Amino acid sequence: MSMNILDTIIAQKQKEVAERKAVTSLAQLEKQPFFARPTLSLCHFLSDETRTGIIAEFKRKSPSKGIINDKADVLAVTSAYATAASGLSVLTDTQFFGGVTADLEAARVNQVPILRKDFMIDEYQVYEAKAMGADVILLIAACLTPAEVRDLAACAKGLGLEVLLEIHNEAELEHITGLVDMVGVNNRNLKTFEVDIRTSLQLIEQIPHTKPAVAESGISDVDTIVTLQQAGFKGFLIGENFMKQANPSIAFTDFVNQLKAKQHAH
Ligand SMILES: O=C(O)c1ccccc1NCC(=O)[C@H](O)[C@H](O)COP(=O)(O)O
Repeated sequence: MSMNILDTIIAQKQKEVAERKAVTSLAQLEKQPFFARPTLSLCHFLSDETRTGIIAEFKRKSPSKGIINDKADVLAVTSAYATAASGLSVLTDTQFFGGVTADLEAARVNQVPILRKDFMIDEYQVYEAKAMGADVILLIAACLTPAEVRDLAACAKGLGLEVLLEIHNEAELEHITGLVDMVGVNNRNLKTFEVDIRTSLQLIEQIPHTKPAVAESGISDVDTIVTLQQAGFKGFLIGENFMKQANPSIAFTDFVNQLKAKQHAH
C-alpha cells in the first residue's frame, strides 16, 4: 500500500519522538523555565472583538509548496502578527516545515496565545509543548483514533494547555470530545493537498456551538474571512498568504487594515 504525506510525516514523528525521549526525560522537561508559566487562553482571545480572529502562522516551508520564506525573522514577524492576531501558530517540525523549537521560544515574548503546530502522537510532545512556552496544541483527527485524541487532550488539560482538534470531513466529527476546546476545519486535504474553503462552510453546522470553530488553510483574502465569520467561524488560521511575501509583517498589517475597512463597511 502506498504511503501518503501524512503517513510519511507520522512515521518520521515516531522515530523523532523515540530519539528525543532517549535524550531528555519528562522530569527534565518539567524543569525548563517556561514549563511553570501560566498559559494564555486562545478561546478567550478569539472572543475578544478588539482582535481579528486571525491565528497567524510562522511557516518557512511546506510539503505542498516547498520553500515559502527562508529569510523571515521569527521574532520580527511574530511581533508584528501579535499586534492584531488573536493567536500565533508556530511550526516546530523541522524536516517537512523547516521549524524548530527555538522559533516558538523566540515567539514567546509576545503576550498572545501560541499554538504549537506539529503532528502530536505521544504525550511526550505535549510535555515538550508546555516546556517550549506553548499555550495550545493541535490534535489532527486524520492521524489519531478518538481514544488517542481523548488521552492526549486529557494530558494537555492536565498541564493547563488548550486543545485545537483539527478535522477535515464529517466522519472526523466523531473525534470531538468534551476535552477539546476548539474545533478547526482544515480546508487542505492533508492527503492530496487540495484546498477548498467549502470544506469549512459544509462542516460548521455540525460543530457544537460550545466549541469555537477555526477555519484553516487556503485563506488569502478578506472577503473569505467575512464569509467564514458570517457562517459562524471565530478563528482563521493563515500561514502562506503572509509568509510568501518578502515582508510578512507588512503583508499582515495591510491585510488587517483591509479587513477592518471591510467589516466597517458591513
Ligand atoms: O501546508 C501543507 O502543505 C501541509 C501538508 C501536510 C500536512 C499539513 C500541512 N499544512 C499544515 C496546515 O494545516 C497549514 O500550515 C495551516 O492551516 C495554514 O495553511 P495556509 O494558510 O494555507 O498556509
